[in-house]
Amino acid sequence: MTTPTIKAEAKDLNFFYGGFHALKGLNMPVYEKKVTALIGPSGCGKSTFLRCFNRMHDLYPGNRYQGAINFYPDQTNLLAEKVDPIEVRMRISMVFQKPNPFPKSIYENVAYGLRVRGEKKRTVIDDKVEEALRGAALWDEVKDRLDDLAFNLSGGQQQRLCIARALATDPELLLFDEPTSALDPIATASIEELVSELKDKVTILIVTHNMQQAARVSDFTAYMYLGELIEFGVTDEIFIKPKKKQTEDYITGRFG
Ligand SMILES: Nc1ncnc2c1ncn2[C@@H]1O[C@H](COP(=O)(O)OP(=O)(O)OP(=O)(O)O)[C@@H](O)[C@H]1O
Repeated sequence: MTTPTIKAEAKDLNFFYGGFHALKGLNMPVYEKKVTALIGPSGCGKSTFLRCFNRMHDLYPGNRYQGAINFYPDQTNLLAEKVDPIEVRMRISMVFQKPNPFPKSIYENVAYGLRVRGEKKRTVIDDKVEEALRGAALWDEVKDRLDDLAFNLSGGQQQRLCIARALATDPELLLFDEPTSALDPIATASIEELVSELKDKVTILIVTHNMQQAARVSDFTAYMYLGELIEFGVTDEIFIKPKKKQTEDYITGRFG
């Protein structure tokens, strides 16, 4: 594989929940239009790392970042104090563990971000809603019931709706925090397939507990332990020939 373009890069990233040092000096690239998986045992800091990218930690007092996450091509440090977290969240969308549609219609869930951005033209919103629902492989299932309440969809459909909502605003980076952990195997397979298709359009960073899932969907994998990045590399290499014994012990199930 030729080295792809860097979309984002953590540089000496530290993160503190008050006095607790949760991320310790992370350095890692996120490659453009590739899927990068964050793996590691419970509590190692995967979700904490993911949430730095959209400045979600800003919502709670006492949290503190140190270092940088540079975002390209403009080389903005997403963590810089002068950078508005709302602006960051305009460029970076997130899909959570449990599907969390708004108590609105299917259509309005997807249109939401566009309206927040001030888009008023119905035809523009209609087109974008269709494009995002197609992108999330949901259009055919919902095109005749766009005004139905989102809660009437199955769990897997709700999660694809949340992906459509995230896609509607054309994010540059899509963050997934264990997006299939609340889903059955069939819905999980459809989300995994979708993640693989989406990388043609958008850069993806995904936290997963499931090593097989990381092996199936990702191009690059980062193994974390106790807030440190132990190893980062091409997924096949991490799974077949890890360089560090700690990674090997985790991958082979001897640990974690
Ligand atoms: N709001 C918080 N305040 C204080 N400590 C926290 C907070 N959230 C997480 N932590 C701690 O930070 C560390 C990393 O947690 P994090 O949720 O990022 O791990 P994780 O690898 O995503 O775990 P899991 O796989 O179980 O979701 C853990 O020790 C956790 O207890």
